[in-house]
Amino acid sequence: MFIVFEGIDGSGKTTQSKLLAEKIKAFWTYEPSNSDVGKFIREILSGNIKVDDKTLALLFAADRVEHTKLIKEKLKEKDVVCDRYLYSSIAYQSVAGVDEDFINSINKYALKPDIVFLLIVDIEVALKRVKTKDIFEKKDFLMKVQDKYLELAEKYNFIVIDTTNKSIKDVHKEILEQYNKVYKQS
Ligand SMILES: Nc1ncnc2c1ncn2[C@@H]1O[C@H](COP(=O)(O)OP(=O)(O)OP(=O)(O)O)[C@@H](O)[C@H]1O
Ligand SMILES: Cc1cn([C@H]2C[C@H](O)[C@@H](COP(=O)(O)O)O2)c(=O)[nH]c1=O
Repeated sequence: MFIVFEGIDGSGKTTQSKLLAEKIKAFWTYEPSNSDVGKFIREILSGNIKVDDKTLALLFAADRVEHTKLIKEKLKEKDVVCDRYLYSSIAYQSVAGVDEDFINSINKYALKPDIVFLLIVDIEVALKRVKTKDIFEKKDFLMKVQDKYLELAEKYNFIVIDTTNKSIKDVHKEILEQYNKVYKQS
């Protein structure tokens, strides 16, 4: 199974995706990936390099082409759990003003996940959790991104989990229950 975790910064994706991957003995991966393109993207995200938002969308799509080859290879032998994938591009880049049809067209090689866990969180709680990332100036932007994620959740049937007032352990338990439910039906 190909399982994706989505959500805004501070929603708990990395924590929960790692816990699930460990529990079900899956290969854990993330985007932007650790490919050369992914590393270049992180240089841009750090503010050291400035690019147009459409260029950034193209770079995330390029990273995803490389990353999807790796995911397909790993899926031959085990489940894959991925911390961010296609829907991060649709949510973040469309809120940044990039045309959604354009984003979908440049990501036509992306895999369709078997499960997408969308972790949602109260924005103030998210800001406190990731204070080191000084994302305060992105507060309004992240609220719009979370709204876009919820729109996508309706459209693509994501499993939505609110992590705001739940411990890491309780969120993991809820995710595991949802995973087992889907696994039994597969
Ligand atoms: N349910 C929770 N309750 C309290 N703290 C949490 C919870 N989930 C995660 N955290 C803490 O919040 C911080 C961010 O968690 P994590 O890195 O998993 O979020 P993220 O969604 O991957 O963020 P980013 O996209 O910025 O990487 C970490 O310090 C983590 O320990
Ligand atoms: C895959 C992907 C990511 N982003 C953004 C979302 C986050 O702000 C950063 C990644 O940070 P993280 O702490 O490693 O999660 O990149 C994006 O805008 N579009 C994408 O496709």
